[in-house]
Amino acid sequence: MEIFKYMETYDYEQMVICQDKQSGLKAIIVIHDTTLGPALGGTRMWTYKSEEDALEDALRLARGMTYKNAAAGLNLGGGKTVIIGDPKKDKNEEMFRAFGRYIQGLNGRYITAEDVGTTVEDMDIIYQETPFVTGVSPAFGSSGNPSPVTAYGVYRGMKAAANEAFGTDSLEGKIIAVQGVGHVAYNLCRHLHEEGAKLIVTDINKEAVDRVVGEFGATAVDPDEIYGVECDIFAPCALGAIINDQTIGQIKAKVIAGAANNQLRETRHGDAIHEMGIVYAPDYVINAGGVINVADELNGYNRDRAMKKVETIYDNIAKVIEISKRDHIPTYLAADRLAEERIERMRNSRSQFLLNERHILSSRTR
Ligand SMILES: NC(=O)C1=CN([C@@H]2O[C@H](COP(=O)(O)OP(=O)(O)OC[C@H]3O[C@@H](n4cnc5c(N)ncnc54)[C@H](O)[C@@H]3O)[C@@H](O)[C@H]2O)C=CC1
Ligand SMILES: CC(C)CC(=O)C(=O)O
Repeated sequence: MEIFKYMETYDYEQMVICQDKQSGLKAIIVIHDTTLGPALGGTRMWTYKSEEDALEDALRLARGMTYKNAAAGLNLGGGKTVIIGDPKKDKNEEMFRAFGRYIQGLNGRYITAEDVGTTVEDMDIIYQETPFVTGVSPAFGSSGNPSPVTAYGVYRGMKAAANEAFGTDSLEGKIIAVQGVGHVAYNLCRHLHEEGAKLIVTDINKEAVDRVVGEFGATAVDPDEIYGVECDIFAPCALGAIINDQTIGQIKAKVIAGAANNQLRETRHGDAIHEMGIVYAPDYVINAGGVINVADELNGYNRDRAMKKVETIYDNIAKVIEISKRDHIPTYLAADRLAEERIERMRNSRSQFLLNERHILSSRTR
């Protein structure tokens, strides 16, 4: 990859490559855009096939956070970290302490949280080195694991998308195919089961599948079968790029609404599902519940206030669908428009210099 060319094309601000020999830390922090505020986005730990794959993932995820935070109405920019390694085997305390020091070195330009492969316990270790971490344990006055809140936001957004496709937002009796039943989707399945939906699930982790089959009466299928099952709604809740040339032709659902980041392999796949008449709830709009929840920590965490904001995901999905219909564009483009317009408005409204008490000059002029 030609890094500077890529960064210039999508207007990235900064990338930090972190290496700590003692702990084995190999991390890439990417800050995409801080127009709206400091970049907030989680840390993913994953066994990438190559450094190139890790870099690409970090870049795509960081940019996604800029759009997610903007569309959710947060005063935060977008960033993300990937740590190269197996979260089941390669983690140690020194690794997250070392990583925390790298975050501290960015002096608040980047704030982290959980993502795939990292946990509240990891955030607690990072917190020993820096305050620029969220999703820390409630024992520290923080919000803890964001996944149940992400799941609630996805559930609300799915109802808004269902309202468009089926003329009612009730999910009772709807057949919902869920890909990946990890931290977010387990909680999503609970909400869907409570509302009377019928679940078809898959995961590469058998234990995770057995749990939702046992607790929610879900039907299990093999990972490759999930795309083609007869269902009303498809909920991708594993990893990204699963809406692609191989899968699109198999999809029978009228709605795609799930938690996974970067669901479209390429934007043309968003055009294709739009042409097929599928109501697609853009990933970064529907899965913003977690970041909304952890962002509230920056004001002193208040669960009621955070949950009230998570409720707005229903309205945000409805708004994106409305723009899509009004402007005859796919929903992924309508969401991009919403986010980009907000960033542009805020960029312009900051055109005048004001001495801020946090600005370094203020201490010199006192
Ligand atoms: N945890 C959160 O609060 C948020 C998560 N997300 C996104 O939602 C997705 C899920 O996140 P989590 O539940 O936290 O992660 P997780 O790691 O707990 O769950 C993902 C599940 O997908 C399964 N999986 C992986 N590859 C698969 C495949 N090919 N077929 C079937 N299953 C597969 C894994 O075994 C795992 O059980 C990720 O894309 C994440 O970036 C987005 C916003 C917030
Ligand atoms: C897991 C969230 C707290 C933040 C994030 O990185 C995301 O929404 O993808």
